[in-house]
Amino acid sequence: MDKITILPTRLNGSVVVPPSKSLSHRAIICACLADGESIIDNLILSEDILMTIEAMRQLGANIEIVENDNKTYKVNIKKEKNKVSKAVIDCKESGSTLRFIIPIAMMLSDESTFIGTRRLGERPLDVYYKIFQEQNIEYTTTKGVLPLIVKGKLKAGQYNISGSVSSQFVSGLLFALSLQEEDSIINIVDNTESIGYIDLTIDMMKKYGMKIENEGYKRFIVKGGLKYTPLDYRVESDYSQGAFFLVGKSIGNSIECMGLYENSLQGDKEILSIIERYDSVDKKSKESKEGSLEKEIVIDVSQIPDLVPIMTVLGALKPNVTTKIINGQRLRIKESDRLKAISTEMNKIGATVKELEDGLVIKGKETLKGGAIVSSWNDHRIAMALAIAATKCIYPIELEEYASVKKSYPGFWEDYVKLGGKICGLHMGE
Ligand SMILES: O=C(O)C1=C[C@@H](OP(=O)(O)O)[C@@H](O)[C@H](O)C1
Ligand SMILES: C=C(OP(=O)(O)O)C(=O)O
Repeated sequence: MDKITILPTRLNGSVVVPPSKSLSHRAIICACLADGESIIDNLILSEDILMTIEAMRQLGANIEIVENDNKTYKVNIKKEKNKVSKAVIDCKESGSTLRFIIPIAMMLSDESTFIGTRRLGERPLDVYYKIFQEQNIEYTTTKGVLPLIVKGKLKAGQYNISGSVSSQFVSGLLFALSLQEEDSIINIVDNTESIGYIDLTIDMMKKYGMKIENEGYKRFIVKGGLKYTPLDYRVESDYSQGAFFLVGKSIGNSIECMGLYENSLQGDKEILSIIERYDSVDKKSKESKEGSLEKEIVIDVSQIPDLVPIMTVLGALKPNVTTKIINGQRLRIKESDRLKAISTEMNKIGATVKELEDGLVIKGKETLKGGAIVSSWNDHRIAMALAIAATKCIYPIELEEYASVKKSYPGFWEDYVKLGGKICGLHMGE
């Protein structure tokens, strides 16, 4: 098993935050659905993005990858076929690729087989299975295991779906139903969670010429009969990744993050306000006579699930503050059970994190002890969160499955070392 030792070191310097994974998936998909040529620039070839590129190739797109000077890539995209008879789509561990491409593939291929690795097969697809059953669409799968084979096309019309499992189903249906001649309607029958990601889908589709009416995130009217139009697009930096360094700074490292757009639509931009909440608690506590009186911060994570691992590190290193993370049940169906993974590993290095059914309670401290073997649970966000926690440990930590960062941020360890981080045993090419 891959393992590194991270020595406690204060990080110092500037980092160019990598391009947004969510925007990259969406831009590639929209460009591949357009008739004509588009260039998507400023991509990194993380495993998830490579899987979306490969999936769209399987569905008839010609995608040429060109390396830029600064270790980013641009892709030249041109649709070559409007339809294929069979596609085999490997999503590896990318939930976005799987859930975005299933309905798209149904519009572009007579038969599609979806495969994946590690935890992907266990992540829910029931929202789609219910639709397949309602529309008599033929599909084969074993619960909790890929492959999934699906034959048949989605019909235009009314869809009543849950919005509380994953917004990725809404995004997938928006992309695909817009390829129909007639309008469709998606009604959300319960709560809509991760709405920031639905905004990203609607906005990207609009850029590529499509039209969605959003009625309060409860009803989406998908205009049919339109055509995706080609567009050159440059991907902005990723707030979900920037969050690791922004939190790193807030807990005492000296890091400058470059490339993040102030006016970004990304929901995880919320990390800026979360950090400000701690700053203002800290300021008030210094001003008040009670000084170090215990304070509480409650954070609802139903719309910002990807921030939870690094928010746990933030809370764990804010002395005299108790952080309550609420409405995070869905964290259990990500690349790992993130509530269990982050609480288990942070407690091993001396944090005080209590796992609840749908959240966490974190008691903040000045430093962590470290001196333990921790695991990323093969989850990129747990690995990166633990690396930031290591900067405030007294003793080194050993991290297992550190290579999991390749899912979204293959250059993470390189950037960490450039900031002065000290790591023994790093072999990213393995
Ligand atoms: O649409 C997207 O790009 C994403 C949506 C979110 O998933 P959920 O909608 O399942 O929360 C998020 O966790 C994931 O990393 C990316
Ligand atoms: C959950 C994530 O991604 P996905 O759902 O695309 O696997 C993530 O990047 O944290």
